[in-house]
Formats: sequence, C-alpha cells, structure tokens
Amino acid sequence: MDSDSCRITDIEEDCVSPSPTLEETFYILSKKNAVYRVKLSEKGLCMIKEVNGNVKTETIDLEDIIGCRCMRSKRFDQKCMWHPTSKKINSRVVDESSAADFDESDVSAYLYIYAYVLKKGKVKSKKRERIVVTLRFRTYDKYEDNMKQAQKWKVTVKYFMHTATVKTHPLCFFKSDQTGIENKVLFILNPKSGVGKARETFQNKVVPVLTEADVNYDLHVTRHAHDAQNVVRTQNMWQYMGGVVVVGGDGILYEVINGLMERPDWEALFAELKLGIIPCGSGNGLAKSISYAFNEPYDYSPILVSTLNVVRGHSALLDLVRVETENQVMFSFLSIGWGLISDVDIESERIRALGSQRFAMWTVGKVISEWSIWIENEPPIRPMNDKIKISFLNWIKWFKKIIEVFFFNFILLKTTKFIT
Ligand SMILES: Nc1ncnc2c1ncn2[C@@H]1O[C@H](COP(=O)(O)OP(=O)(O)OP(=O)(O)O)[C@@H](O)[C@H]1O
Repeated sequence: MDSDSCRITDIEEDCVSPSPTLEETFYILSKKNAVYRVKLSEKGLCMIKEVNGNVKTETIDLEDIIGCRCMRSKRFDQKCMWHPTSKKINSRVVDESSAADFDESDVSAYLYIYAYVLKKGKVKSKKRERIVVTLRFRTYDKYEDNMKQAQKWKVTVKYFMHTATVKTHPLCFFKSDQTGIENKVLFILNPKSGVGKARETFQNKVVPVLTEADVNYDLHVTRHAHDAQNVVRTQNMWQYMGGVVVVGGDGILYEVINGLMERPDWEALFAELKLGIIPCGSGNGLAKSISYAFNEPYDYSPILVSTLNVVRGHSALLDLVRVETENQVMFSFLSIGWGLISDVDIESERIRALGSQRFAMWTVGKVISEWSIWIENEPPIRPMNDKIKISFLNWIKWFKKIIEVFFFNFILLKTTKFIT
C-alpha cells in the first residue's frame, strides 16, 4: 500500500457521516449547455437533466440500488495504448483502496452507483436492467478534498439503502452489526447441479453483482453428495450471520437444512440465520417461488433476479415439514414425493445433461415401460385380443428404441462439442 492510499483510508467513512439530503450539479463533458442536477434523499436518487432549457427527470428507487464504490483515475499505461478497451472510462479508474498506480494529474474522485431497475412491460417482458451512474467530483484542487465529497455521497447512499431495506424487509439478509460491518455470507456451490455449469455461472454472473454490492463472503464448493450437510453440521455457522446461500438446486438446500437441523444449537441458529438460493439446478422450485413472492421477473434472468434477491435482503419465513420414516427423520421445504415421482427424480440422474427436461423425458419413458410390464404380466380385466396386444407391445418397443437413439445422438452431440 503506498502513502496515497493510506491517506485515503484515513479520510474513509468513519470521519464522514450521512446527510439528510445531498444535492450537486454535474456537467456533461460531451454536451455543451447540458447539466445534471443530482439530488439524493430518502426518496431515491433524483437526476434532473437540463439540455438547452429542456428538463427531464429520472428517479432511481433506493430499493433498486445495490451498492456504490469510490474510484480514482489510474495512471495511463503507454504499453496498452492500442488496446480497444482504453475507450471505456471504466478501465481508466480503479477502486480507491486498490494498490494500482494512480494518475496524479487527475484530482477527480469518481462515485459509481450500481442499480438494477425494473423495466416494466407486459408480464413476460418485465426485466431488471443494470444502470451505472458515474458522478465525477472535481470542485477542489486536491484529490483528498474531492474524495471526501465522494465519500460523503457514498456513505449517504448506503445509509438510505439500509434504512429503505429495513423498512420494507424487517427480516433483511445483510444486517450490519453494531460496528456497521456487514456480516459474512457463506456460499455453498454444487458443481454437479443442473447441467454442471454452476461454477461458471457463479463466476460470470453472480460474483460481479456481489462485488458491486460489496458483499463479504466465503465460498465452499462441494466435493461429493452430503458434503454440504457435513459442512453446515460441523462448522461454526455463527460467523455467517449474513446468511448461507446455496448455488445449485433444491437438493443442495435440502442438505443444508437437514445438516443445520442435526446441530444441537439448531433452534437458536434458525432464529438468526438466513438461507438463500441461486438457481443452478434442474427444478429450482424454491428460487422461482421466492421471486414470485416478491413479484420479481424470474423467467427473463433467473440468476440475476435471485442474486439481487440475496443482495437486496429480500427474505420471508419458510415452513418446514418433518417427515418420519421407520429409520429416518428428514425435513422438507418444497414437496414430498414417493412412488413414480421419486423414481423419476432419482433415475433421471443419468440424463442430467438434458437439464430440467430430464424429468418430462423420463416420466414418459417410465410410464410407457411400467405400462408394458403391466400388460405383459397382468391380463386386463377384459382380456385383450392377442393380436392387438402383440402389436401394442411392438409399438412400445419401437418407441423405446426411438428414445434410446435420441439420447445416444444427444450425448454424442454433447461429447463432440466438448472435444472440439
Ligand atoms: N460435488 C458433488 N458431486 C456429486 N453430487 C453432489 C455434489 N455436491 C452435491 N451433490 C448432490 O447432488 C444432488 C443434486 O443437487 P442439486 O439439487 O443442487 O441439483 P439438481 O438436482 O440439478 O437440482 P434440483 O434439485 O432443483 O432438481 C444433491 O442432492 C447432492 O447430494
């Protein structure tokens, strides 16, 4: 850490307190006679754009803002001049607490505000869209003074975000402790869930949102079945008062719930600990139900919406069902299945590569094969004409063949894609 970043830490949030409202005028560099009057209050971030006398107002709800970061200009690297990304302002600024070489000639401090606003439309076209508001502070001649301004805005945004969440969601996920430090979250990722893409999904789609929202987290990647259950049963879960979030399907959450229920301190823990889910499984029933309960557009981007549910602290109480068999006690949260439904769930593991379609495919196959066994073994009440029976069984045989060929081609296609 160089001397500059030490000084920045000194003027950090502890000496800047939130204001009831903040207002500032910003100029748009690319347009003459264009200004933005930006006002931050408990109602939200209001931006009034004035271009040649025309006024346009846009307000971002505090509920839609997930975080903000102070940035500083990075020293321009000559070697990278040809690089196309040099066009982006984002690549020229870095987090003010990073160890990068700063551009001493630019005394501006930048505040990046990240929001995911709801684009309303017909039910199916409703979606969350990312907006980044960049405010550049350069009133003063010294970088430290400009940064202090930016910090004031940052602290105020966070303060309003917190009060807005607590007001609408008293069971809020990321409760700050008395020191104001946000609690740590444990992410448990099942790399085998769904079609086996949970790791990439987490890295590419979830981590960027967690970074924007400044979430402090640990990640555990499961190595085998029941690993998640062992982890939550044996580890000190009191260090994860930010919550436990599974990245996978309902099965991995089932393990987490049952692992927690096996602890001696389960009752006290359940009163404090929040659970969450980022849907990377095949069925994802709970993730969909959560989004439905909060009126969020799940279908357009399930991962984004569920990650936002987690970082924005959406939570609600969930009932558990205690199921007792002759030799086992288990806790269910979504559904209890037996007979054909369970057989389909377990046996269709072989065609996991098909994603959620595996359930429908296997059900069709299973019903047909059960039916053919029944027809072969149990004569119907009204005996079936032998000729009809034989042709019916032949027809089923052919159908099974077609399904087999389909699966074979599908797996071949997947393998070829993988090899190339
Ligand atoms: N690393 C692993 N290797 C193999 N199996 C695992 C691993 N980690 C967890 N499992 C098992 O995988 C099972 C299924 O996981 P999960 O529920 O995440 O995915 P899914 O079955 O595709 O989704 P859904 O339950 O929504 O249909 C879990 O019950 C768990 O026991």
